[in-house]
Amino acid sequence: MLMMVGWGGNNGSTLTASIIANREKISWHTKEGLKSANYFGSVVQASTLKIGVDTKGNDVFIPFNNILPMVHPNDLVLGGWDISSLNLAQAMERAKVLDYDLQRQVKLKLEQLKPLPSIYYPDFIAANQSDRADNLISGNNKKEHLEQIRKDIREFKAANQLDKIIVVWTANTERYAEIIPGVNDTADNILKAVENSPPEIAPSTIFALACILEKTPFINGSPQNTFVPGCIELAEREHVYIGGDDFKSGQTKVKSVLVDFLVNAGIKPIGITSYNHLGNNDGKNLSAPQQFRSKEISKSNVVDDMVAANGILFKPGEHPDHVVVIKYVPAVGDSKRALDEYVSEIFMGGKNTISLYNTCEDSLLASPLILDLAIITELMTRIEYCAGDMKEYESFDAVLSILSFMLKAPLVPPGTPVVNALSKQRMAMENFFRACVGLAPQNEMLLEHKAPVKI
Ligand SMILES: NC(=O)c1ccc[n+]([C@@H]2O[C@H](COP(=O)([O-])OP(=O)(O)OC[C@H]3O[C@@H](n4cnc5c(N)ncnc54)[C@H](O)[C@@H]3O)[C@@H](O)[C@H]2O)c1
Ligand SMILES: O=P([O-])([O-])O[C@@H]1[C@@H](O)[C@H](O)[C@@H](O)[C@H](O)[C@@H]1O
Repeated sequence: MLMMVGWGGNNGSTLTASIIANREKISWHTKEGLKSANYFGSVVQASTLKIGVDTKGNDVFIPFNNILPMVHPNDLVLGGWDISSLNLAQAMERAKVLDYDLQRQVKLKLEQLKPLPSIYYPDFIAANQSDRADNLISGNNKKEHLEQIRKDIREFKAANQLDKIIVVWTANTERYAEIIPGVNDTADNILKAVENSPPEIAPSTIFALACILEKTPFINGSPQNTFVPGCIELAEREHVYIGGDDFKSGQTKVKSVLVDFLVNAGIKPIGITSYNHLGNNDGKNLSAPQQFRSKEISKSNVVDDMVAANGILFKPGEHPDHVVVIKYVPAVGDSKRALDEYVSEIFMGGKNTISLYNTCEDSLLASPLILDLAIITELMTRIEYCAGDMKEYESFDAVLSILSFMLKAPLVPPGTPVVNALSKQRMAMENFFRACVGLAPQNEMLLEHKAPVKI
């Protein structure tokens, strides 16, 4: 029940091959010896949460996905769209992410998988992507494109006898769309405007509208402003879950931990320099200024909440110098090299400098996040609440801020706070699911170890 937009990309092909490898318990030879399939990097599949203490006062942990009934990745039916016509085996080979002996074993299965044609508006992604665009829905009528995507979703659901689909955007980063009153500022305006194919409605927004109209949750794994105000209003009106933006996989994930540590230790970061180079197609697309700008925004805003929370270190409106640089270097492929420097003011006029070199295997870090986003979104479609003077159980706000742990620029319900600190994001998600089974929030007071009560 997972359809990916950009299915033939590095993330989409890597995730697809990896799910087949896990499902079939495949092992493969590498120069470091025999490797076996796993789901490391997925919070749901490979992390635990504390459920309580035993009679001796020892903490008891369970697998995260044991707290509530969740879909298992091995059971996912996969599909999706791509502007590139390559089948998933060819896409996996093009991605150059997985070891050859693993690719060899899943090739036959992936050859059967072929992305549906998609919509391609050249103006929204880098011109250097045009050579991939050979698998397109015909015409330039955005309303017809919208209806075709809706039809694709219905047909995929029927053909696979699914009761639910989650759609995740793991296609290229688009440029930001301009917010134009009367076009994409309200739900009614955007639905009306689509009839006239206005240039400022992006492919990702067409996909989001199609999903919302098909009551299908849509998650944006890229940094562009897919969710223009009209799209958010439509999701809220139709009570369809949306979430985003931009998978938080490596360099930014570390930043959302390190800045939280520094600021909460009373240390004042004054300079954050985030440089990386990568050589995959994502990097190629990001080598274009407008696409880089989308990414620069999502990578830069991640410290705002942590800085704003400490008025002792930072005056109102004061921020660390924060620079983001991304360079395209084909030679390193999907193995992104991230170099970060954090300069901070410390006690009595001192300075502290932390330098990091982080080799992020981009697709191996991002693919498990696609699983977590899809599985947690699916779980949320089965949870309702009734509180206060409510008479009926209802679903939560359409904007799924609970997904923030997996995202660089968490989309939140209008007017609500954005939390980027990774530990807070994880605690919020864990405590939400603890509440669903009647457990009190985890507070780490460990009173049982400080003021033992004789039982
Ligand atoms: N660590 C990570 O890999 C990471 C982290 C955060 C965000 N992201 C974002 O995830 C996205 C995918 O990353 P990737 O490494 O798989 O990139 P990729 O370039 O390998 O894959 C993107 C795929 O999308 C396809 N595509 C482009 N426009 C499309 C459209 N309109 N409809 C359907 N398909 C379309 C391309 O043909 C390509 O196959 C990028 O936007 C990237 O910025 C990746
Ligand atoms: O998640 P993260 O490692 O901070 O950010 C990454 C960027 O540094 C990288 O340049 C880009 O290609 C990836 O899409 C991803 O967004």
